[in-house]
Amino acid sequence: MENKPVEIFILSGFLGSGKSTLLKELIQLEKKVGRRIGVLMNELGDISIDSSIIPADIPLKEMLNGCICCTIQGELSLQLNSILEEYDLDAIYIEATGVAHPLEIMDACTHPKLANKVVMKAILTVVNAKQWHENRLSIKLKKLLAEQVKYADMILINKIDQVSQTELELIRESIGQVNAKAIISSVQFGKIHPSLLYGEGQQQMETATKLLENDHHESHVHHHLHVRTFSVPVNQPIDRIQFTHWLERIQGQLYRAKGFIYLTETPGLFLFNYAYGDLILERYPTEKPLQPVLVCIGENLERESIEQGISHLQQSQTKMTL
Ligand SMILES: Nc1nc2c(ncn2[C@@H]2O[C@H](COP(=O)(O)OP(=O)(O)OP(=O)(O)O)[C@@H](O)[C@H]2O)c(=O)[nH]1
Repeated sequence: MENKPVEIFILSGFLGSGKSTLLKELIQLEKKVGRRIGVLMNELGDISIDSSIIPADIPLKEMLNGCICCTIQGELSLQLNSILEEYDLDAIYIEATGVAHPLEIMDACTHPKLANKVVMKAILTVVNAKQWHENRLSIKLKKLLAEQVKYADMILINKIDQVSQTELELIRESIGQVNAKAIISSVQFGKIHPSLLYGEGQQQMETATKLLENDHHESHVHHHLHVRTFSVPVNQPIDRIQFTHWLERIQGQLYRAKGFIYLTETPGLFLFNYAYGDLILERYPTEKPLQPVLVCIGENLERESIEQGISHLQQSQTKMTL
């Protein structure tokens, strides 16, 4: 008997929009219905922060230090092939970096070698409601956001707790103008309704992906975004409020920061996530030792000045405790 092809879902959406949060929800939903899921994760930096939220029993492959859509496109098909060979799966979720173009990810998944093994199921794009509404990004990035929406089968307007009902209606309307075919749903912390995955939503998604495949060659574009990423160790505890103020004042455009830190006020390691002016800290109990680190993603960022800033934040704490 021939093996059923493994379903591929691509999670797209700008930096910090909530892709990993959605992925966590999707994994739970899929586990409940007994499906075997694998995850491929691509992060821009050399340290993976997002993968820490993936449960240990989920097969995971990481692609670090480059974006699927440019430098590591070949690696995606290699990793896809190896996860398919190592595990018996029903579906694979690919979380792309926030600056990836969905068509280029799809391109990488449709390598001829994989043709009989996988079936492209859907592109799910997560939109940060406030960011879409305020529309403040550079022209290049606005275009990228619009393309992530345009080629989606399902669009999840996330972080709706940060906009009003009237704003949400305007967001839905403008997203509908960019993509009239996709299913559009508003969510908070990626909590999607299971019927979207397993009910009527699924048939609609399949139709949209077919349309997308036909459209594929004409609209293939390569984006040369000058987004840089680097990581800086944060060995000493720092003050939460000083850290927040410092993040807000970093020179250049800091689109995203994440990492692990120790705080002066509370013991224990914290996972932090900074996106679009919003800093979230979560206690991070861990058995294996983790290097406290700050990962920055943005444009025109000066590494040296960020290193100095971090060193200053650490020193000011050391001074205070002396
Ligand atoms: N207020 C609010 N915060 C949210 C919501 N969804 C996610 N977040 C938070 O936003 C931050 C970024 O979420 P992630 O899921 O890591 O975003 P991402 O798109 O995977 O980020 P990258 O992989 O860096 O592009 C985390 O701290 C989340 O807890 C939401 O609905 N409301």
